[in-house]
Amino acid sequence: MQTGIKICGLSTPETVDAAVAAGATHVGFVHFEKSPRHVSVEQAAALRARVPREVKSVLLTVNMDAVSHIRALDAVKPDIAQAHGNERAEYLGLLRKNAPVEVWKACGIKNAQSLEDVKRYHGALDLILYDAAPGVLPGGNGLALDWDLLAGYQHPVPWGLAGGLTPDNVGDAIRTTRPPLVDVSSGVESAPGVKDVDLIRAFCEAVRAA
Ligand SMILES: O=C(O)c1ccccc1N[C@@H]1O[C@H](COP(=O)(O)O)[C@@H](O)[C@H]1O
Repeated sequence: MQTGIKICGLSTPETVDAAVAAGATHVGFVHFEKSPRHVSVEQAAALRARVPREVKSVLLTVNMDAVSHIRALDAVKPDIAQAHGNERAEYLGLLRKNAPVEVWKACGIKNAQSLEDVKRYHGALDLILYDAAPGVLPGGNGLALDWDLLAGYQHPVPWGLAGGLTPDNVGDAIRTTRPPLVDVSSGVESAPGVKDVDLIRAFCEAVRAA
């Protein structure tokens, strides 16, 4: 099956359109003020409105209070809420109950124990996104996890691979881990927060070629 492609941290109409044209299956907007990719709820709603129905949109947040989060989801109307902080399973359950979205949880993977630790989220989410352990930011640091940890792993829930992916390494990542979905942000940028349409295209081509 073709690997899904999520291009995250988009903040301009041009790069949203470029990601869609390049064949992304998902596009993501980061609503987290400390990020160089931060967009306001209003900006995210305007960008989301450009996304055709066949492409899924994702609103990424970090440790937001539940009431503000549900309000933001109501305003932006993404298909998916991606929680990328230390949110607990109960929080994810609350989102699922109160917003008509899929709920994804990003988890930093340091070692085999990390894969055991994320089992606490099973039953509370629709997809788990494996990322590198947090760096300066909780994600979007361009850091890769050890893909060998995922090689041959029997995943109990739907999952995706994030962290440090680029047009140059995504083929190796796919061959090693066989992910249903890959997620990239800083690997398709010319500077932090500045998406590069040529890199977006190259990334999508590399995924399809893998
Ligand atoms: O992109 C950000 O600034 C960000 C901030 C806070 C949490 C997550 C963030 N990004 C997400 O992290 C993964 C991996 O990103 P990268 O490809 O290593 O740069 C991805 O889901 C980003 O959207």
